[in-house]
Amino acid sequence: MSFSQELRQQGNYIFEAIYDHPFVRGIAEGNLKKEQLIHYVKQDFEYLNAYMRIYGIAISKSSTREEIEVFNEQIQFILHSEIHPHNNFCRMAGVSYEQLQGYPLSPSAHHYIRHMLTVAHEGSLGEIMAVLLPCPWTYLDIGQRLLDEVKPTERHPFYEWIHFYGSHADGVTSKFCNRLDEWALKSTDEELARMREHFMLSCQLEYMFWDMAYKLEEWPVPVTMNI
Ligand SMILES: Cc1ncc(C[n+]2csc(CCO)c2C)c(N)n1
Repeated sequence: MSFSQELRQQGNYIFEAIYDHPFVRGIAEGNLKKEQLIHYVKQDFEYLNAYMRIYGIAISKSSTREEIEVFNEQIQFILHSEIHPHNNFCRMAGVSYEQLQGYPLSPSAHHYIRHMLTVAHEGSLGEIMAVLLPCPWTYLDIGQRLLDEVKPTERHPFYEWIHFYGSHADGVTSKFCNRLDEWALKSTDEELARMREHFMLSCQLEYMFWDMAYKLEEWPVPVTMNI
């Protein structure tokens, strides 16, 4: 079994928990509250900014043009394509995308971003791919399963979101899996163990991100400045 398949199997119970999460059920049923969609987009806008910075760090640790090209392509994808699912949520919440930008991170989003940044600064390129992978992989899983379960028509409120992730997240997922598998072949047992840990923690934090949006998570003591 390939290293990425091993990771997928190890993380399977978290993929299942994510698919059963009430926010994802709310996408399927089209009954999320406006405040939940708004909270998600506010936090995800900041999350994607951090994600692009991590691609920048990955570029700085790349050794071939081919690697640089993969990360560069993904930055373009986030900048120009991932705005579509966000716009879908904004339309359903009745707000403009611009209104939801520049907010402070809530605790779980903060935790997730700091986890990725720590690995990006301290780890190898293989570790960076392991920490990034649950992001496209869990969304691909959600999108594909929702396409199959809901079979949304254009009248479904989250038709665009479901189609976007069900059909556009496979390219990045398989590219990352292939690169990670190549990397794993020449990794020590210690590095493999670190890659596993980073992957599993990112899966947990994907779950917590949905939970944060669903419960409108905030800091227990209200924040008065950006953190
Ligand atoms: C918390 C959170 N996790 C995953 C995604 C989905 N996503 C983000 S970047 C990317 C492609 C990477 O090149 C994908 C599929 C999201 N929007 N927010």
